[in-house]
Amino acid sequence: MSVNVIGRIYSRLVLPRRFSVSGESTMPSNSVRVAAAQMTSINDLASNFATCSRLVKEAASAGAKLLCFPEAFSYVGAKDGDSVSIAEPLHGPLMQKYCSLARESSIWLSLGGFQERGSDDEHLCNTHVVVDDAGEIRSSYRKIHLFDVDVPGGRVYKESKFTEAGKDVVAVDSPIGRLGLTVCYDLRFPEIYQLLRFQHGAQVLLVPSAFTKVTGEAHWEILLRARAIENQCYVIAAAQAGEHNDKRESYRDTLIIDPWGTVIGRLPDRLSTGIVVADIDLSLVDSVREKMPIAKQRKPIEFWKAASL
Ligand SMILES: O=C(O)CNC(=O)[C@H](CS)NC(=O)CCC(=O)C(=O)O
Repeated sequence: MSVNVIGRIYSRLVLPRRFSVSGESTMPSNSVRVAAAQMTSINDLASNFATCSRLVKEAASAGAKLLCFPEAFSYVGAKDGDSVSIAEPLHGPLMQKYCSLARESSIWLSLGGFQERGSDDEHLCNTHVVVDDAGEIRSSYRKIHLFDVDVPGGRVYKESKFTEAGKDVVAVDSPIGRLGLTVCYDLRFPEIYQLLRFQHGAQVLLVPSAFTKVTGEAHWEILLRARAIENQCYVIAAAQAGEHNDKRESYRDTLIIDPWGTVIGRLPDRLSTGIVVADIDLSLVDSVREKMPIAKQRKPIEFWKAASL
């Protein structure tokens, strides 16, 4: 039996069920709809904005309260350093345009991996911005783990050459629950997710990404489902997809995963650009946590320090 099937059976047996009066399957009353976008951003701000604008309207018509975009939604440079030249302050005109999209469609946006101007002309911050449905910036998180990696069979990446690393772990309340903000390569560092869940009370972990094709094929879904399972959180992972230019290709597979680790939303394989929607039910978070109380059972860091003496 597949893990998915076991997950579904578990959900049926153990987790609260809701029925509509008519007996039809409708959205449970305390669920909130979310959407995650997939796209192939290029080195053209206006063209990426047009795509985002279309996807915001689609998500709003589908009844989503939050739409999550992938890392580098507004721009992917054709060569190293291009992104620095288009970087803007958080409250600059480009982010204001995205805030207007949120306001016009009355929808929250997770804008993962915005090129925020850094402390000098050679650097930017890779910033995940959350905007509310009135178009106000509610929160921002600067990517902590930078992608300095020699991808086996791929290129050498050195994100730190033009990016300043963030220092703060950030969570923010939203209509779909308390969001834990991360970006892409952070996914490989479970500590930040544990802090988000166990110290900052996150219920939904956001992982906007532009994974490489090689590493995505090997690790993407497994890492995302592990983060959902071990932290008993929903995970929303919006992905860049396909060829951005002749040197750069991203893995695809935008995913929404529930706190039991079941994939509840996935863009059809053939689509590069589009949205996937799913319904988030925070009572599922509560019930998974109640029945498997790892928050109480986990050992504090002092235990591990003593254990390794
Ligand atoms: O630079 C941009 O335009 C957007 N940013 C990215 O693409 C970033 C930094 S180069 N990519 C990753 O973090 C990939 C992680 C990854 O693929 C893995 O962990 O396997």
